[in-house]
Order: sequence, then C-alpha cells, then structure tokens
Amino acid sequence: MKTIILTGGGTAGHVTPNLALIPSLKEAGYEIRYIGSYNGIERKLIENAGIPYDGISSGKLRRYFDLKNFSDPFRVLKGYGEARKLIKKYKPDVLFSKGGFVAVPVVLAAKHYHVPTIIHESDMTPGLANKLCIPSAKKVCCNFPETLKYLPEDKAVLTGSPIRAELLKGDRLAGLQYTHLSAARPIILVIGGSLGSVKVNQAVRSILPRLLEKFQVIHICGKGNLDESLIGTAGYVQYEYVDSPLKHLFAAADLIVSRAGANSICEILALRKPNVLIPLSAAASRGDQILNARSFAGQGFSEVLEEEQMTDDTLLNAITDTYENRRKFVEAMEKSHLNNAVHTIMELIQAVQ
Ligand SMILES: CC(=O)N[C@H]1[C@@H](OP(=O)(O)OP(=O)(O)OC[C@H]2O[C@@H](n3ccc(=O)[nH]c3=O)[C@H](O)[C@@H]2O)O[C@H](CO)[C@@H](O)[C@@H]1O
Repeated sequence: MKTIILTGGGTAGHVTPNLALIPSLKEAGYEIRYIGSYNGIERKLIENAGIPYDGISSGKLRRYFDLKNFSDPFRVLKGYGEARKLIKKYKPDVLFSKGGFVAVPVVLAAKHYHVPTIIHESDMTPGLANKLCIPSAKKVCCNFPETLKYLPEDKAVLTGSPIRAELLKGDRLAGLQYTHLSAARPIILVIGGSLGSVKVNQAVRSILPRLLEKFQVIHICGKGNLDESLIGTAGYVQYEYVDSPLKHLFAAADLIVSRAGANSICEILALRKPNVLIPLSAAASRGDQILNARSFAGQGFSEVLEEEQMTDDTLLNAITDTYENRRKFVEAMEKSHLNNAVHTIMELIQAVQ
C-alpha cells in the first residue's frame, strides 16, 4: 500500500484543499497521514475527518517586528527535527503540501529523505512559506493562470483549487432547519474567511437592523467573535466556524458576503452564488485578496467593495444592488470553465513517485 503525507495549516484555507483530496486518495488506495502544528485549526479539521495526525512544533515567519521573532526560529528548528523523525518513520511515497508556515519544515524534511513533494499555491503570487518550499518541490500547482509567471517553468502546473465535493451536495431545507431561519425571506451568508474578520463583522452588525428589513442573515464570524448582545435577534444567527453543515448553509444562501480568500471565492464560484467580496486590505496583508477579488469582478462573477470604501451605505448598496442584479452574476458564473483540480492533482501525485 502506498503512503501519502499531507501537510498545511495555520488557517483553514491551508487545510480544506487537503480535505478535498482525501476521498480520491482513499479510493486510489493510499494510506493517508497528516502532519500539522500541535494546536492549529488543521488538527481539529483533520481529526474530524478521521485521518491520523501528527503535530510538530511550529513558528510563524513574520515580515514585521515581534518579540516572537526571537523564539520562533527555535520552534521551527524543533519542528524540523520532529518532521524528519516522522518522515523517516512513515517512509511516505509522496508528500502533498498546501502551504502555511507549518509546512516548511515538513517539505524540507521530505527533501532530506528524497520523498517527492508536490506543493499548491492558492493565491495569485506565492506566499513566503511556499517560496521557501519551491526549490524542494517536484511540482508546484497553482490556482490562477496569472501565477504561472512567478513559478519555475519545469515545475509549474495550473490545476485550480481542489474543492470539497460534498460542498456541492448541500440541501436548502437542511440549512433552514440548522439555522432556524424561514423560507419567507432571502438569506445572506456572511463569511469573513476561516478566521472571521473583525472589520467585516463590525460593518455587517452596524447595518443589521436595515438588512433585516429585507433579508435574513447567517453570520460566520470567526473564533471569539460572537456578539452576545445579538443572540436571539429574529432573522439573525451567528457561528464561530461551521465544519460539515457549511454545505447546507451555502445551499440556503441567496447571496454571500465574503472576504476574498482564494478557496472561499473558488467555492462560491463553483456554487454559482451571487456575492459581494470585501478583500483583506493591502495594509493588513500582501494584497492577494485584492487581486483575487479584482480578477473575479473583471470576469463578472462578483461585486467588490474595497475595505477603504466600506461604510454603512456602500455596504448596504453593494448588497442590495447585487441581490437585485443576481441573475447577471449567476449567468456570468455559469459560463465559467471549472477545472477539476482534484482529478489533475491526483494524476500528478501518481506520476511524481
Ligand atoms: C487572513 C489570511 O491570511 N487569509 C488568507 C487565508 O484565508 P482563509 O484561511 O480564510 O482561506 P480561504 O478563504 O481561501 O479558505 C477558507 C476555507 O475555510 C472554509 N470554511 C470557512 C469558514 C467556516 O466556517 N467553515 C469552513 O469550512 C471555507 O469553505 C474555505 O474552504 O488563506 C487564503 C488561501 O491561501 C488566502 O487567499 C487568504 O488571503
């Protein structure tokens, strides 16, 4: 039996594409293991999926000053030692890395033992962690055609993003039952990325009374971001994070308001849901969500509201306009060509060994 180790973590965007590959890997007869950090979000998501999990020590590589910059190199070194032991013990035939900082020592350890590695970059430009991994990888998958020019020609493969097949099997009625919302009014699903977004949360809550005049709202607000004063508000429900029932919430949604994380927007496109994207600002990131969002707006899939332009009125207008013009957005999305990323990546995994 062949063994594959999956790695990636830090935010769910570095885990859900791995989850998307699991059913096909099982079908192809792989023994699957996962290496992530001791306590990152990946641990719970992977254990929930019933996959054996090993944690390693992990530190973040920051581009800005933080006292942790002095302790984290030691954590990363410790993680590298642990990753080497695990690779030696399990002797995988192949490693697939979805990136995030925890993945760097795992990819380097795999290289040490000559284990072929495939990495995947979801964003337009490679992140720091993936940049460090590219020299050790056999193949580098990407999600956007624009990314190819940043990658070594002999390694780059445009695959798209693996999307969990079950997300397309949601049921509107099950979503209404889960949220206790009614079929009488349209539903807006708000997702501030996998960690939630304080900015998006505040903006949505600030216009909530006006939104609720016409819509109902499902709000995924991120860990620690529930607003207790709003519990029991008619037509409004909030969750920190939703794992498997997410498919039903997607099915129940008439419109989605979301950050522009690469996986989230690919899922929204696959589901053909009218959407308003509020990309994470360039001040708070390397600006990839802005590029993601502009690419989607350019193709007619999304309405984009940049954070700097976001006020109560611009947000409310963006939501109501998009809802009124929803058919136009759905038609544009229906014309888009969807890659079957799971299939392409499975072929690479099998070819690289
Ligand atoms: C703040 C930050 O660093 N954001 C980055 C992070 O975002 P983030 O981790 O938010 O990533 P994405 O939006 O790409 O993916 C989030 C994933 O979590 C899932 N999900 C989310 C909420 C929930 O309740 N349940 C659930 O299952 C979504 O369905 C999706 O599969 O990684 C993305 C992919 O590299 C980048 O584009 C983002 O810029």
